Amino acid sequence: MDKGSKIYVAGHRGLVGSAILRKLRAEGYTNLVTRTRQELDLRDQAAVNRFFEEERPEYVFLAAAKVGGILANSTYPADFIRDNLLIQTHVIDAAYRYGVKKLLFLGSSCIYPKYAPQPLKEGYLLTGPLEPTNEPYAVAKIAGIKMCQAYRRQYGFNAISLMPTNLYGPGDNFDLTTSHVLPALIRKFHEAKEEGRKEVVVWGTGTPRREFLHVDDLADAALFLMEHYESEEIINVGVGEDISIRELAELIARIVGFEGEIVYDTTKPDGTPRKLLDTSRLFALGWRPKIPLEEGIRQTYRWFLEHRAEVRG
Ligand SMILES: NC(=O)C1=CN([C@@H]2O[C@H](COP(=O)(O)OP(=O)(O)OC[C@H]3O[C@@H](n4cnc5c(N)ncnc54)[C@H](OP(=O)(O)O)[C@@H]3O)[C@@H](O)[C@H]2O)C=CC1
Ligand SMILES: C[C@H]1O[C@H](OP(=O)(O)OP(=O)(O)OC[C@H]2O[C@@H](n3cnc4c(=O)[nH]c(N)nc43)[C@H](O)[C@@H]2O)[C@@H](O)[C@@H](O)C1=O
Repeated sequence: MDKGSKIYVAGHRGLVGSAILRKLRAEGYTNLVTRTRQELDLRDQAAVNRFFEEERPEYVFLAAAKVGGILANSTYPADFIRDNLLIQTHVIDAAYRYGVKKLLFLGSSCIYPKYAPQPLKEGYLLTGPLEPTNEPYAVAKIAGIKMCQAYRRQYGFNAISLMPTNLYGPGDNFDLTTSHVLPALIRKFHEAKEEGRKEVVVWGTGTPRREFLHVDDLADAALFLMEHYESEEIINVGVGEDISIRELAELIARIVGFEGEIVYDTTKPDGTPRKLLDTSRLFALGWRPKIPLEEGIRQTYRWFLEHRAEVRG
């Protein structure tokens, strides 16, 4: 990519898209194309084709998707499989048809089998049953991976697929009914402290383990791989370490300054017991994450406080 290359960031107002846009701007890329969902609904194939025909972007970061935490995935499985299949099919196909030089697709660590050995190697894809709470979303993401691979094989289309671990950071979704665990706990502990409440409810048993990557590190990896990775093989993006939900809750409570009790609601699902990515393929290319978890949570909490009026949720 040259600094003047025309680059389309799909989903530029989301957690990942906004971080990629920040990173591209910081690196001096000037010819950036964006559309809000109101301007271009990516589920509308004719509109997507018109957009690519008119704009003719050279590079595409596909960060638009229907995304949510464990509750949203379980409550709206139809929306998750439909919207993701439509968005990714339309964007990947139009990118190929209208001469895009390279496209970056984002999957997720939930594409791996629920009981796969840990850490999760790229080769474990499609070796066992998926986690039921997000199976429709994961199946859509697997279809996106296969579409990128098939378009590369049959048409020579240059698409790469990244599998990020659980992400967090500025611009996250703090809506307690749809968010992921990390922003949910920041908000829950903050509001409990503000309102002088004695306890905070954390879902599940607290024993599942998750790996968390700051979204600015993900954006850094996305640019790095757009420049240095050219393969149909999927590539994991993570930090190589995980923590239990209980440890995460205690860490966030300490950062926020909540001194009450943490209560576990075991009627809520745990989801996958563990999702730690094997990042050796990425690390062998020379990339490393830079933001330690505690520092990243402190920075995200500051962002939450400064943007309280406009955060999602
Ligand atoms: N967050 C995470 O922990 C992880 C995310 N990922 C992947 O990263 C990518 C981005 O996720 P994230 O940034 O967290 O998600 P967000 O929900 O923060 O952002 C998604 C973006 O997609 C846009 N979008 C959704 N539907 C449409 C549509 N029909 N037409 C146009 N735009 C649409 C949204 O627009 P609007 O703002 O208008 O709603 C929003 O800008 C996804 O592919 C996701 O699977 C992978 C692993 C973990
Ligand atoms: C990125 C990833 O995200 C999702 O999978 P997940 O990792 O299970 O997501 P989560 O962040 O929602 O939960 C992680 C763990 O945390 C526990 N938990 C406790 N208390 C709260 C809480 O208050 N909110 C939430 N959301 N979870 C909580 C929760 O019970 C679970 O054990 C999928 O959408 C999947 O498709 C996907 O790709």
